[in-house]
Amino acid sequence: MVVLAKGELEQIALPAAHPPPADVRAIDLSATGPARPAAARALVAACEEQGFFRVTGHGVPPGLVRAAEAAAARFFALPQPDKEAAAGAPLGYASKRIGSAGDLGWIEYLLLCLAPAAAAATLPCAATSPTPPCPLRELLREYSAAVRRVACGVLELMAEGLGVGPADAMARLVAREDSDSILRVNHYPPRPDQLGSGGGPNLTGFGEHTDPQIISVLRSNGAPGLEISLRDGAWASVPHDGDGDSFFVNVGDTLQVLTNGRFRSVKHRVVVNSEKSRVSMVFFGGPPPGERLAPLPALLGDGGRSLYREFTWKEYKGSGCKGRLADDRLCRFEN
Ligand SMILES: O=C(O)CCC(=O)C(=O)O
Ligand SMILES: [Fe+2]
Repeated sequence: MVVLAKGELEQIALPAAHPPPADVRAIDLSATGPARPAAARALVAACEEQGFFRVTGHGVPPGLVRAAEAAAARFFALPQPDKEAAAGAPLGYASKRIGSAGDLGWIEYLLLCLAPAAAAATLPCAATSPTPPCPLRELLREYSAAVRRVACGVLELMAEGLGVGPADAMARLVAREDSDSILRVNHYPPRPDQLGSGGGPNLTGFGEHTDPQIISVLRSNGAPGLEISLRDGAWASVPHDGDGDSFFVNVGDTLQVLTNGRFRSVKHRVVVNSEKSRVSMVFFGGPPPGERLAPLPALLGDGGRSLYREFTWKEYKGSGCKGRLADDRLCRFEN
């Protein structure tokens, strides 16, 4: 359980606002025939308007999602010392602190690097079974593999909608074995008793930020809390009911660069004001560390002017991990 020391609660308290629901577009990834170009156009429009949408027709078995979510919930229900045994900054288990610059939140999480050569965090097998092999790790890997395919499907449909070739111009960056993709499993415990029931301040679960990778594919257990910033700067809450088995997708900073600013990475945050625990599982599709990133030539427009200088993903990650969550990291790479 996340426990806040004296003074920390004040740092993460937010005014008790309830933003209106966002109008989130649904994109059917299974569209074929004449419906396919229409889906590709709708996807591009969603990226231009909000940098955020949800996908249906993705083919991830609901049973796998439920099993991974249940195993994650069992992990977070373990005694604190068992969870701490899986700590291994920056990977593995952590609570309250996000990044190294002091951002606090009402959150605990597991961060798993999906590259084959990555060091494996030690996950307590007690989360699901007393005997190895650890089902939690296996389930999360299986889940990540399925969601990586969704990310690639989204990027292929996007390439079609943008009219850029080849079809895997963007998807290949996430599909490659050495892509720097990460799975993050977040748990936001219910509002602490100290705040009283109903009314009172909200708490920052995950402070405002953009995701640095290409795209993020997110699922939650249906508890509320995720908010996105609209183009006019107003916050809107992401409806949590009725999304059935769909996944939410965020445009990340790297996709902003690849599209030369045509898509903008969406600012988002998680606000805790519920008596229900929120568990979210986020797959971050990132490029391989040495990949040189620059706008796709087809998207440079008539003047051919690139808004960003070329850089590697390793360079971008290195520059971003020292800052605060809400910092604008891309401005250092603008031309
Ligand atoms: O928990 C959520 O819904 C969002 C989490 C998030 O933005 C992140 O892990 O980057
Ligand atoms: Fe995020």
